[in-house]
Amino acid sequence: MAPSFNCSNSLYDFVVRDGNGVKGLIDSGVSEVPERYIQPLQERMNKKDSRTCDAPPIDLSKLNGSEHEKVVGEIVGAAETLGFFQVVNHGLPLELLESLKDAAHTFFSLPPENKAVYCTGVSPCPRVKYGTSFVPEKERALEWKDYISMVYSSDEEALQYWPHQCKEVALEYLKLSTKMVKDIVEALIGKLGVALDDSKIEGLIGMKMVNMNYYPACPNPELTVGVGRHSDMGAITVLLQDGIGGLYVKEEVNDPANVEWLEIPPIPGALVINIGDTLQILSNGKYKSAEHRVRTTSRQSRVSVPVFTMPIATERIGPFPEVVKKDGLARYREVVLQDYMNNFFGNAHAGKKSLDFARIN
Ligand SMILES: O=C(O)CCC(=O)C(=O)O
Ligand SMILES: [Fe+2]
Repeated sequence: MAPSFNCSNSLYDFVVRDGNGVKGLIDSGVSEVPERYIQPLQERMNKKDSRTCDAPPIDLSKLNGSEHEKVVGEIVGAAETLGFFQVVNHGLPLELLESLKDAAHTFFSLPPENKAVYCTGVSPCPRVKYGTSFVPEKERALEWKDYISMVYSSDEEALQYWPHQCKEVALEYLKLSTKMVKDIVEALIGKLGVALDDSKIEGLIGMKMVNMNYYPACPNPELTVGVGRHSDMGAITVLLQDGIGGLYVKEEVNDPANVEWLEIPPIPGALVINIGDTLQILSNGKYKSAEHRVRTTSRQSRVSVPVFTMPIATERIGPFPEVVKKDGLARYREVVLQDYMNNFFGNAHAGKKSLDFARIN
């Protein structure tokens, strides 16, 4: 018998405060999405309003060979336009990618009480957090997603405090992704005409976080979203998605009446890369932090595993002086990353509004 959530507060307490998540809600037997999950009309997603992104994946192994310049051109081209691209031959073993998806399913299949030990306030480590939606206390409609988030501090800490169902694979994934991200950032910064030594490049991705997202099958996918419209706040995000699909990117066009959403199709063995706000700011707007969102489906649960990379919290970020000089003006002010982050994680998803925090009008 499904519990009756006779007021919005009892639903909120069950899903958010008690740590049952959307998975717990579905397991309790609900057959329709509760009101609290129903998105306003303009945020609902219709598969028919979009097309599939047909850009071929970029072969990263060629970054070290005679086709280096060509591959750099492909990366830069994608960063200047859609802000999203897929990569293959990225150096991450395919078995690792499979193990990550399995580990995500294993973790989210645990009884709620085993996941709730990682809720904010009780988690044994402040850098490990299990939760649901994005900022539930600020959202009019909740997102149909549970997650576990693990900020990297040291191997010792990861092996001690990250959930044992996923710690080894998540750590390996984070390390190998970071290596790839460094190569991509190096290519992007190089093309801006900015000379940064190795330690400065490392500094741009000094903070790393791996998340596991779980989107349970949803009885009313037409009314909900898995993740609402947003851009990522960091420099570069690496994303492993499974075969279900549902990730959409907004194509930036001059005419707002002609906005198109492109689905990033699952490609076996590929990883999705996207540019975040930090790189848009550093490049003075040349590289596009991509607005994206995730659809829910009624058929199967979906998992995705992003690695977010960004400068450390105390770092100041602003457009590179070389780029400002070339452009003749700065489009963003200098901000301390911690302040940017507080604003980002203090508000519900709202497209690319997060960038307004640093924008100069
Ligand atoms: O699940 C996905 O495909 C994307 C998730 C996402 O955008 C995020 O976690 O920031
Ligand atoms: Fe995202």
